[in-house]
Amino acid sequence: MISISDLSFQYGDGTNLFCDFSFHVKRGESWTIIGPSGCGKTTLLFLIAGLNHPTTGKILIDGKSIERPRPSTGLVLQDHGLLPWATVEKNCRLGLEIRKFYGPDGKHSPSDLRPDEKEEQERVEHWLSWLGIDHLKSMFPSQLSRGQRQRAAIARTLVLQPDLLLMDEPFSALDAPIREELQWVMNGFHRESGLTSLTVTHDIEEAVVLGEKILVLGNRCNREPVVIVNHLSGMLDSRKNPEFIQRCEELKDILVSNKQGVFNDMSGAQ
Ligand SMILES: Nc1ncnc2c1ncn2[C@@H]1O[C@H](COP(=O)(O)OP(=O)(O)OP(=O)(O)O)[C@@H](O)[C@H]1O
Repeated sequence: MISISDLSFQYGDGTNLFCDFSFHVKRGESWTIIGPSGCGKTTLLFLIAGLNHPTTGKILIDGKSIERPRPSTGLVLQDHGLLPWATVEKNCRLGLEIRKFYGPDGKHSPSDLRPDEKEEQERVEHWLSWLGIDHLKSMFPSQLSRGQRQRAAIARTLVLQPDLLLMDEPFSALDAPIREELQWVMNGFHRESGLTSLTVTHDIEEAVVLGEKILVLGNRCNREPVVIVNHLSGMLDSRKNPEFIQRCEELKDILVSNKQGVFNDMSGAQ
């Protein structure tokens, strides 16, 4: 689904983050991206979202070059970005309203666009209920806990029926029990929907819980992707399982050694 070929990217100040970097994501896969602070995780996510543009190289989604944000890519950020003056329900409708303005292609609102408002409302209610916040729909973001706000931000994105979900440290501001609960929710969602997702995280356990594949970025400039194939994702009850603990230790070693050449011999890494 996502094909990144020979990507090079640098910011205007000359910071080279990616040099001839290539990797591919298949439809339905759930990836996590981990790496030291400043290595380019968010930048990579924003490149895939069409918010940054490659200096050279190509990023294709379903064969199409990403020149601008794609309407069917959903983005969830750490600070949730809810409008403070709108209720939870209105926040969840926000993307639908914007889509009416710009149209489903993200450019124009075609004159024959007649959204099915009943179906849209059902969709909003479905996701609010699925994320356990339907009873909060008339509340404002300031009246919610951080976990509830993050659920609202996820609901707002899922209402738009994305085929690709990009999340940048979505749970990092949350306390451990709430973070684990939301990881569980997202795992269930992934199993049911088969949505393709990429989640940036700092948290090693989260990377193992959420990522069927884990992309480990290293010190810049990132050249060779290090990918760990991880069959332990989705098994939250496995946190005490020795295999899970070992996988976390392996990942920690990789992050500490921070030398990509070391990774090639690791079992499961490709
Ligand atoms: N708009 C920008 N202009 C110039 N440099 C930037 C810009 N955005 C990020 N950078 C720099 O690029 C590097 C990578 O930033 P990025 O946010 O992608 O890293 P990250 O791996 O997500 O970091 P963290 O884990 O700390 O969030 C950093 O050194 C950062 O200072």
